[in-house]
Amino acid sequence: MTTKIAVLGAGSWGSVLANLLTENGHEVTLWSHKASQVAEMNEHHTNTAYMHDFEYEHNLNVTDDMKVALTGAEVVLFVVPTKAIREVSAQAAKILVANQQQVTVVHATKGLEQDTYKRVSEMLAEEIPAANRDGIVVLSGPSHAEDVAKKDLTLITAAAENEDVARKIQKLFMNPYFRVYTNTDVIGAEFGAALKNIIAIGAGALHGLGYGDNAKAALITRGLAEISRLGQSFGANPITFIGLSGVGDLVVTATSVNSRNWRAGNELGQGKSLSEVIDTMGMVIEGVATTKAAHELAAQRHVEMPITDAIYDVLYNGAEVRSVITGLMQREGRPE
Ligand SMILES: NC(=O)C1=CN([C@@H]2O[C@H](COP(=O)(O)OP(=O)(O)OC[C@H]3O[C@@H](n4cnc5c(N)ncnc54)[C@H](O)[C@@H]3O)[C@@H](O)[C@H]2O)C=CC1
Ligand SMILES: O=C(CO)COP(=O)(O)O
Repeated sequence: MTTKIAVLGAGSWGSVLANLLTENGHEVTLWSHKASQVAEMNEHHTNTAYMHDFEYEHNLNVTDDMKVALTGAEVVLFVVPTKAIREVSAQAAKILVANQQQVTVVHATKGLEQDTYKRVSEMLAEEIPAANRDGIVVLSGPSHAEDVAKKDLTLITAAAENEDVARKIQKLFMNPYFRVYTNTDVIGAEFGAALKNIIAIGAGALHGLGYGDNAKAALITRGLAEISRLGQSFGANPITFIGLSGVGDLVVTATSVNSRNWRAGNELGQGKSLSEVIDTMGMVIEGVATTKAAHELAAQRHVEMPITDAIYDVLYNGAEVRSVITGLMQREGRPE
C-alpha cells in the first residue's frame, strides 16, 4: 500500500531515507530549506553537498515549500539536526493545524536539546500537540547514510510507546536490505542514539592519537556503561542498550570512517582545533553539543559519566586529549 510521506531535512540521512521510502513504493516529498539544493535534486537527482556519487530515485519529489510537502501526508519524518528540531517542527505544526491535518510523527534525529536536556521526541510532542495522531516514533540504529545508499544491509529500530504505531512505521521502511525491529522503549532508544555520538568522538580521538584496538574496545564498553546509567536514571530499559539503538549504533559510530563524530574525534586527536574540525566537516557533528548537554545533565542527576566529562573538558575547556586519558586511567580502581 502506498503511503504519502513528508520528509523534513535533506542532509545525508533525510535524503537517503526519503530515497529508500520512494524505492519502497511510497509517495514521498522531501523538504529542504535551501532552494539551490532543491533545484539540483529535482533536475539532476543528486545532492552533492551531502552524498557523493549518488543518484536519487527520479520520482522522489523535492521542494522548499513545507506546505507542499506536508499537505496530504499521513506520515511526517523529521531528520534535521537537533538544534533545528523546534524551529522546523513549529513551522510544520502551523501548517498541519491550518490544514486540520492529523499525522504520524517520526524522527531520526540524534541529540539532546541544549539547556533543557530534552529528548527529540519531547521537543516534538511539545511543538506538535494538535496534529500528532499517534505519539512520536523514533527511528534509530547503526545506519550510516553512505551504506544505506549503497543498499548495504542495515538493521534499525522503530521505537514508539504504542507498539501498533511502531509496527506501522516498521512496514513502511522494511525492504530486502533494510530490516526494522520494533521497540516500546522510546527513552532508551533516544538516549542510546544521542549519547553514542560522544563516545564516537572519543574513539576517533584515540585513533587519531594512534591508540590500538584494546583501547577502543574498552572505550566502547565503558562508554556503553555510562550511556546506560544516564538512560536508566530516566527509566530506560537496560536491555535497550544492548540492542540496535544501543550497542549497535555505538559500535558503528565509534568504528566507522563514515561517522561524522568519529572523524571529528580523529581530527582532534591529530591536533586540529575544534573550530577547524567544525568548519571543515560541512555536516552536523551532533556529539559536540550533546557532550555539553549530557555533561550538565549527568551533574544535575548525580550520574557518573567520567568519559563524557573528559570529552567535555577537551571540547569546552581546551584540555589535551592525552592528559584526559591519563586522568581516566588513573581513576581509583573499582569493581566493573
Ligand atoms: N548521516 C547519517 O548517516 C545519519 C544521521 N543521523 C542523524 O540525522 C540527523 C541529521 O543528520 P544528517 O542528515 O547527517 O545531517 P546533515 O548535516 O547531512 O544535514 C542536515 C540537514 O538539515 C538541514 N538544516 C539544518 N538546519 C536547518 C534548519 N534550521 N531548518 C531546516 N533545515 C535545516 C541542512 O540544510 C541539511 O539539509 C542528525 O541528528 C544525525 O545524528 C542518524 C542516522 C544516520
Ligand atoms: O548515527 C549515525 C549512524 O547510525 C551517524 O553518525 P554520525 O553522525 O557520526 O555520522
